[in-house]
Amino acid sequence: MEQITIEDICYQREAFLAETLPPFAGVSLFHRRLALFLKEWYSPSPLLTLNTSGSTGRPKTITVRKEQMLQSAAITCEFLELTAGMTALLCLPLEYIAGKMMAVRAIYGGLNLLVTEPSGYPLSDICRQTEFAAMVPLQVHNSLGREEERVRLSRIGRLIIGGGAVDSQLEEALRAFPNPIYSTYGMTETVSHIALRRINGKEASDRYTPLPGVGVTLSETGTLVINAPRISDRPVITNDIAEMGPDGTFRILGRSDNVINSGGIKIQIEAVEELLRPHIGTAYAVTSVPDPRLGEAMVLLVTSPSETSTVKDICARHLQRRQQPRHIFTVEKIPQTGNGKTDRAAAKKMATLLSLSSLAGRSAQ
Ligand SMILES: O=C(O)CCC(=O)c1ccccc1C(=O)O
Repeated sequence: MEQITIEDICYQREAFLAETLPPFAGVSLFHRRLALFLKEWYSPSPLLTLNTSGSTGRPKTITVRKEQMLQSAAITCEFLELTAGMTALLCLPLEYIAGKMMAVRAIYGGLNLLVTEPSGYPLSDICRQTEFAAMVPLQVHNSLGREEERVRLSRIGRLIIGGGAVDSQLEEALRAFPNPIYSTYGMTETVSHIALRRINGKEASDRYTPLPGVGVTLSETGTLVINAPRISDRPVITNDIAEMGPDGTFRILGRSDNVINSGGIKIQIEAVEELLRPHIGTAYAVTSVPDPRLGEAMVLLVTSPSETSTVKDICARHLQRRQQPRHIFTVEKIPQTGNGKTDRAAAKKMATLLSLSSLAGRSAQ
């Protein structure tokens, strides 16, 4: 635990406590960022401050014990059978937990950390065999589109995909890959994943299995509660609506703040979007507007230049009656947060403004 191997060179803790950073910090800005994280890691403080990405609310910082991060690394290394000397690819930003944990796993497991600037194409410069990598869905999606990178992807010993849902099309594209690929479930508060689900091979499942030592239950409102004493002193109450099986596995249905209550019927936004994904080629989002009769009315925002009538047809064909949008609005683009997810609050605001102006338009006619 007192050393880390980066690109075949082993650095002792002391190397990060000296006034000047070790030489690898000069390779790139990202290498420098890694050296600065390790300086913080090897500092005497037992605590570390983490940033949450803010995809589900305001970004905030939380404080965890370094020991909890080591415990998380231990669980991952054990489960994925990562052992000393194996290579692990760091291609995620070090600002967030996922990148930091790759470094901590390298420290804990004695892994040889390969470092590449986080980008949409993380495998473009990686010729070496890697035994372990963590990526976000977009990085995997992009890599699949370039033959050489697709081959490299298929040779990664174990690939974990996190930071967002793996949609059914990406899952399908990975189905026949020979190497074990997992979708992860976790968050900053649980210092990265606490459950995994295989997306290819015989063990493929749409249900997450909690890692050893992790227990999950449902809150009164149906959201997932995580008990992982090695990682968090208190149970972590999430905003994710889940369905739990008797064997302790679970499925995530969507976020509790993404439920539309329309005339007493609850519509999970993510579920509707997933049903439409194979049929709408351009960007779109499901949201809602206040409705005097229903409470909320479901809205579909589409960027498609095609007739809304075709979109309406698609909905009629592929969604249940209760899931039909009340309004379909064509928009120039779907509002997004920094990390490429739909900005739900902005989408709702956009829909509300559009519905007000369409109402005004109608009454003026
Ligand atoms: O959503 C979060 O903040 C956690 C994301 C995360 O941990 C992650 C993100 C990308 C790839 C792998 C992982 C992981 O579970 O380790």
